[in-house]
Amino acid sequence: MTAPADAGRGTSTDVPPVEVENVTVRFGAITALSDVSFTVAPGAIHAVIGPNGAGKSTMFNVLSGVYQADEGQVRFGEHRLDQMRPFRIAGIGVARAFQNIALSATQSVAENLMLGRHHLTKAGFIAAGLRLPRATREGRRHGERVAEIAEFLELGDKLHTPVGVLSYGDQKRVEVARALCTEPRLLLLDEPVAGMNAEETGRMAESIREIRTALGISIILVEHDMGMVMSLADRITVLDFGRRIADGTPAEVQADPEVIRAYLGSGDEIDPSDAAAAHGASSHPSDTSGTRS
Ligand SMILES: Nc1ncnc2c1ncn2[C@@H]1O[C@H](COP(=O)(O)OP(=O)(O)OP(=O)(O)O)[C@@H](O)[C@H]1O
Repeated sequence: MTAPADAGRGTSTDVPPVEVENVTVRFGAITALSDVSFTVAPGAIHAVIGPNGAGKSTMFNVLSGVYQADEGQVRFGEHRLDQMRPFRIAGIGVARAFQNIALSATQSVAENLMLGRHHLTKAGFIAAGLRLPRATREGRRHGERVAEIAEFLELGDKLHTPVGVLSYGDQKRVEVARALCTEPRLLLLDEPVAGMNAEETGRMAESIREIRTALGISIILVEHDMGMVMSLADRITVLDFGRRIADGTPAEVQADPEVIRAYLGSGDEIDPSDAAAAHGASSHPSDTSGTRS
């Protein structure tokens, strides 16, 4: 796979850190997130993991502007993500790919990806409708970029295929490709391998790694699959019952007794397959489902 020729905003030098500071979110009597802090270094792959109900989805929704924090703040450079609406967040170079596929099934891969470039389109609908030269040129440029990004995610031969007939794994790849089409500096992935088989999981992990290498952007992934993040993340924040219980490298997190307790509920060692995964392999989500005591 090759990097797109025009690699978006390129290197990590113009990607600021993400600073999550003392974030608390309550739903009535339930505290979904309690005083959670972590920092995502520029250009890092940072995973947020935890067993069922740990607060991962709530954190994803705070990062992407869907939920407002009751306390604390989330900064992305000079911007306060926790104070911005989702559509404004897209405008500062933050893209999201959802756990539940949110694509138009009847439209082709290319058409779905083109929707991701909508906010980058300058010519406007009337000029495009009248096929004015500037709009035609711009449309061609966007089409080329869409084709590059599709190629990057191994979807190049499926550009004109309706999304609805693609395999589940390919649909998830289209979801990620569409997020990349917005030329983000920060990519938020909500359980990118949920429901995937081992082969699809391995391909997705490889793609995420290549995206970071080629584009130099930061990637935050919220994930249930412990084995998958061990193989991929530079740093991992572990949540349990809304609290941060660990934050460190995969090796540090994996050896942390509180993490082991939270995942296995018994104080036993984490599945050795996770250790293998930390050195390059991947495992199926079901290998590491969040069990509790
Ligand atoms: N909209 C909501 N209203 C009320 N309670 C909520 C809401 N969203 C989440 N919660 C509660 O907040 C806590 C954290 O939930 P969250 O979905 O963030 O966890 P999670 O780690 O994503 O779990 P899972 O892995 O099962 O998806 C849970 O107790 C959940 O029931």
